[in-house]
Amino acid sequence: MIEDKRWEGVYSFEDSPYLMEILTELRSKETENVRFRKDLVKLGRYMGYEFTKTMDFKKVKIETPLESTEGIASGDRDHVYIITVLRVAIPLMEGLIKTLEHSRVGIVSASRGKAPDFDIEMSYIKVPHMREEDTVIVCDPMIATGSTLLKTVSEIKKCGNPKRVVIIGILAAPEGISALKEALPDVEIYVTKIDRELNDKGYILPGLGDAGDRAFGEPLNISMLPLMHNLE
Ligand SMILES: O=P(O)(O)OC[C@H]1O[C@H](OP(=O)(O)OP(=O)(O)O)[C@H](O)[C@@H]1O
Ligand SMILES: O=c1cc[nH]c(=O)[nH]1
Ligand SMILES: [Mg+2]
Repeated sequence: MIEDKRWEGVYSFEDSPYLMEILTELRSKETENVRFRKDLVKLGRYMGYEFTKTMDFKKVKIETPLESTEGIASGDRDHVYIITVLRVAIPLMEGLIKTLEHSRVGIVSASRGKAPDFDIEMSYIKVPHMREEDTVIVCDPMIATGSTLLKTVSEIKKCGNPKRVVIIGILAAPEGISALKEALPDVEIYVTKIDRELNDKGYILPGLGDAGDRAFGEPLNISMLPLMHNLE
């Protein structure tokens, strides 16, 4: 894990060849949706493991069958609360809870409108009670303009004052990170890699395309669901 010098509290995993190998498979247009979802689960598991290195643990005394010794037990790891932003954060969250297995989970639906406004429609928020000792992890694989996470994190911050608020994602554009850090300077950001730029439709370049569609397929345009306004 390396800190990106352009911002404070922004980390990537570009120093991990194993994670870069999984990311390469995710980016490839040859990778079909079953493999794509499995790769997101894998990245979630390993990023969750790496993230535990930033958490506080407690020293404990224990008895082995032979003698007394010291070790460590969960501290912060017992107080994790993951917010999953529909749709494509579902497999990433599945990976994260393999390492952060005591996590409580909240679900938020957010749907991004079209360029140039990229307005966010948030139609569903179901989150557990937030406590002072919590590390809140908002997970969403893609940070493009940053609008989705800006809206989500701002809403979450109204619900309490947790110990840490962290974003875990896969790919970010510098534009999205700058927008988030400007509005929410205390929020820590962990992504597998920071990409070059956004295109004029708000897609990350080189990126991996539309992550939700690649994981779950292109959605139908169902007129009975007017809130899902970004369907074509
Ligand atoms: O940083 P932003 O510019 O806000 O874009 C990022 C958002 O776009 C994707 O979701 P999308 O709205 O496509 O929803 P989906 O997962 O249901 O396809 C992605 O999962 C983020 O939530
Ligand atoms: O590149 C992008 C940008 C937003 N959402 C995606 O799924 N991909
Ligand atoms: Mg999408």
